[in-house]
Amino acid sequence: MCTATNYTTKDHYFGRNLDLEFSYNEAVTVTPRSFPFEFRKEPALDTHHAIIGMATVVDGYPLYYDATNEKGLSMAGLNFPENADYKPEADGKTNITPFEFIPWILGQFETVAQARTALASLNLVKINFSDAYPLSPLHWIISDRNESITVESVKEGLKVYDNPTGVLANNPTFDIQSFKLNDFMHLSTYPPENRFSEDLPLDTYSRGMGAIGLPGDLSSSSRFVKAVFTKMNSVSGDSESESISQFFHILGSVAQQRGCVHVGDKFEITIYSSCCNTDQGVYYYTTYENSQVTGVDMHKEDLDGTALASYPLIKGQQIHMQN
Ligand SMILES: C[C@H](CCC(=O)NCCS(=O)(=O)O)[C@H]1CC[C@H]2[C@@H]3[C@H](O)C[C@@H]4C[C@H](O)CC[C@]4(C)[C@H]3C[C@H](O)[C@]12C
Repeated sequence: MCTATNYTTKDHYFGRNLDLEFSYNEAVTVTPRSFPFEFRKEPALDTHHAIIGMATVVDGYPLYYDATNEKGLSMAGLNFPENADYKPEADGKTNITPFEFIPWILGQFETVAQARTALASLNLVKINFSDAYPLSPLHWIISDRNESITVESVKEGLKVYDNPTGVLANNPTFDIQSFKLNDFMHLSTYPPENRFSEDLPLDTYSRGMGAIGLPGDLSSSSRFVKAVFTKMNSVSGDSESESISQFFHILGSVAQQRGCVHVGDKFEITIYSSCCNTDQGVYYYTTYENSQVTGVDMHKEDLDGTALASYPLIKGQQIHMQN
């Protein structure tokens, strides 16, 4: 399971939890402007916007999970099993494979509005990266500081939804996830009032009772509701420290602790949580065992070059002893 969100204070932030039972050796990866992006069915982008994000680099190609470009446009792919349906190549369409989708969008566009226009002719074509890296069933969130959309390639075709929550989890389809929020409109961050019965002396005996009923389990639809509630009600100061702290707390509200979700004989855990300051191009992350925030600044790399820069994750706990 995974959850992605955005959040705005003075700057705009975008990130995700990557929840899985194993890792693909992902690394924070910066793609500079002149790295040649080849596409299987479309012309290469020889120059493009620079990109920073989490990727597995295979045969010199950055397979991005989530990323932000130098203009602040951001995108993440999340698991969408049983629903994702990729298509054969189609004449008259722009045929992009799912593993090329993030580079293709972030390489060219600055805003969600521009991306949305390009999506009108997009066909997510069913071509594996390789036998060792077949396609994953994914759906995507694309965000800038003003709006977010969700993109789903399903049996009926490519669907693009406005996403006013700025949050995405996994199954079911986004229209169903969004509709379910109606069931929770009574939740509140304020103490509840007794509307149950005037004849009963009901007591607000604890703080937080206004949100009793907020899902706390780790299923995808529950994480969606919990993350939307937490993000939409989040309050933070404007500084970088306060903003990223708040962001990691939002993601923490839907993080997976080892032992709580069985996947065969393993457990799903939050392998990493990311938070990119999309205005500054700084990608912060924590890992399951490293709660210290680590950052990579794309502007410290040679963005006019051709070579990828990859930073393997610092995974061990960093303990700061005080005495
Ligand atoms: C499994 C990951 C998503 C995590 C997630 O959503 N889990 C939820 C599980 S569930 O629904 O609730 O069951 C996805 C996100 C990005 C994916 C990776 C990226 O798409 C990049 C490449 C793409 C290649 O085609 C396959 C390997 C891969 C390296 C992908 C492996 C895997 O599918 C990743 C890592």
